[in-house]
Amino acid sequence: YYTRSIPCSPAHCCNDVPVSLPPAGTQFQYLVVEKKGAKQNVGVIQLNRPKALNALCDGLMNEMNQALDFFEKDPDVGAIVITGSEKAFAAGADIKEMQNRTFQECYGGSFLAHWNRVSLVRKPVIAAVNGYAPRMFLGKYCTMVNFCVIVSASSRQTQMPVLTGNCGSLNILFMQRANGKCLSQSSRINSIQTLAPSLQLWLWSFLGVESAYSEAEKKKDRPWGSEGGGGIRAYPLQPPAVSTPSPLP
Ligand SMILES: CC(C)=CC(=O)SCCNC(=O)CCNC(=O)[C@H](O)C(C)(C)COP(=O)(O)OP(=O)(O)OC[C@H]1O[C@@H](n2cnc3c(N)ncnc32)[C@H](O)[C@@H]1OP(=O)(O)O
Repeated sequence: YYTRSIPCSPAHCCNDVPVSLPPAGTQFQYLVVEKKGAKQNVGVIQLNRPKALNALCDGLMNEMNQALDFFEKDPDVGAIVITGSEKAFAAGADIKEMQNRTFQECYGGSFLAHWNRVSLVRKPVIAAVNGYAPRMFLGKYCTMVNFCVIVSASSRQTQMPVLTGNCGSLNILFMQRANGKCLSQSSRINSIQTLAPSLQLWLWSFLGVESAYSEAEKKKDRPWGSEGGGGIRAYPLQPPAVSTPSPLP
């Protein structure tokens, strides 16, 4: 549910359009939406579809957009956190929902167009990732996480990011507390260079990075993230050049 302690001030409304905050007690079927923090200034959106491991069905994504609208327009909210459960951040797109869709339906119906909303939010959006997040960093149709400004992944994350292209917003990948096990699965990262065309910045604060980067890979001295580079190490201070930087929005 969403609780609103202070009504929106029209002075803060975007384009002077009246803000339509949800009435207190608004129910979400697939989300828990609330404001947290001592100042109640963090908008928290928790995916709440446990039986399907938070698979991103249409209903969930529509609610997500609604919640993002609320928080973006709420002058009290300074940042938004999207999170899942301990077992799963999200199991990616809802494959049951997708399986019978035809090409015509997808193409003509702008399939997944509404997933972009999160990248357009004019407040920092942080993905706090735990548990399963398959394909969450998939390229063109990247799942929600890829649109977030900051990704904070805990040691429970079972799949390392595959970060490819089309990230509209500034991304700061903040992997924290990652252990050797999950780092050693990170060889799928192969095109991190294309991440965040506008600005590339990664903060790596995890432990055991060097130890997880195999001696063999070190000898090859491939820049981490290079094609087929595999392994992992602390990201060099100088991020790789971006071939085609996009202008800032
Ligand atoms: C963005 C676009 C266009 C595409 C993508 O996102 S591609 C990625 C799509 N996601 C997947 O392929 C992941 C599919 N799920 C799994 O591989 C597994 O569920 C798992 C590895 C994440 C977890 O396995 P586990 O054995 O722990 O759990 P399950 O018994 O398999 O699942 C529990 C429950 O959740 C339903 N489920 C899981 N993932 C999805 C999904 N993506 N869409 C819809 N439903 C999903 C699963 O069917 C099961 O429910 P039922 O027992 O009722 O069938």
